[in-house]
Amino acid sequence: MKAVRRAVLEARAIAREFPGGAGVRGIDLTVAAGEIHAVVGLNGAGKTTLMRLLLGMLRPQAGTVRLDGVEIADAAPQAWAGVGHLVEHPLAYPELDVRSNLLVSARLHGIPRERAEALVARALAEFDLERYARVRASRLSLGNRQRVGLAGALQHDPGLIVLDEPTNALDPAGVILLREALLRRAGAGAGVLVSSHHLDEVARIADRVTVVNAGRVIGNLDPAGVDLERAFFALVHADDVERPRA
Ligand SMILES: Nc1ncnc2c1ncn2[C@@H]1O[C@H](COP(=O)(O)OP(=O)(O)OP(=O)(O)O)[C@@H](O)[C@H]1O
Repeated sequence: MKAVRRAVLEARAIAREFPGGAGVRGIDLTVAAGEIHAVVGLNGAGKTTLMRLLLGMLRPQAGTVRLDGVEIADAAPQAWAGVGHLVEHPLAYPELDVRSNLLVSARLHGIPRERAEALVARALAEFDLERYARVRASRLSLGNRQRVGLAGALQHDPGLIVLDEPTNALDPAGVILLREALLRRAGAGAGVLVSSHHLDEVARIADRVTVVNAGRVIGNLDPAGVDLERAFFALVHADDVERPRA
């Protein structure tokens, strides 16, 4: 069994309701150093909203989020530099080539100029993007743009990684590269939070799986369990039956 590790990210009772009633309602969630924590849920369950709240991209109406023990409103720029995230659109300046995009991303994460070149070279190799290094981002396929976004989010070896549906648009080779990249970083001590619709992929990499439905945490799945899909739908169905109608 893994030893209990320090929480790199901790949310308590965070809530954000949108006009019309959708949103996130009182979610508790932690990401520990060295673990891969997956969040799964149906379309519209609240996964992206949750991630935006955790990253300070959206302000909660209630609850707190702590980054390495510090409330995110008070977190220093260095603390944010130690976070790698990809939520919604992959980072890419369309007119810059892939290499320049990654250099910009490294500098934005506080990497000194003299180290950035080496990091970018490593990231290009890690996501098999070397042949696209001089290609403008606007010319890339969707999947390669996603690879660039992931490379930019991970190249500075962040202590906390938050990725929203990172396998979107990736081909099977990209899925394997991402899997290896995440396992490597978690093995080196990073905390990883990842949302996904792909239960088979989640089963391969996650230490913990949290199920979100209608903006709340409704349970956990055992990633080593025999039929994750069946267990997932059982939880969601039970919640849909029991939940009071709005
Ligand atoms: N800015 C907003 N204003 C109003 N409603 C919103 C806003 N952002 C999200 N929602 C609603 O909140 C709910 C949760 O959306 P969210 O994008 O977090 O779901 P998700 O689990 O990431 O879904 P998917 O798997 O489809 O990406 C949805 O009903 C969505 O329409």
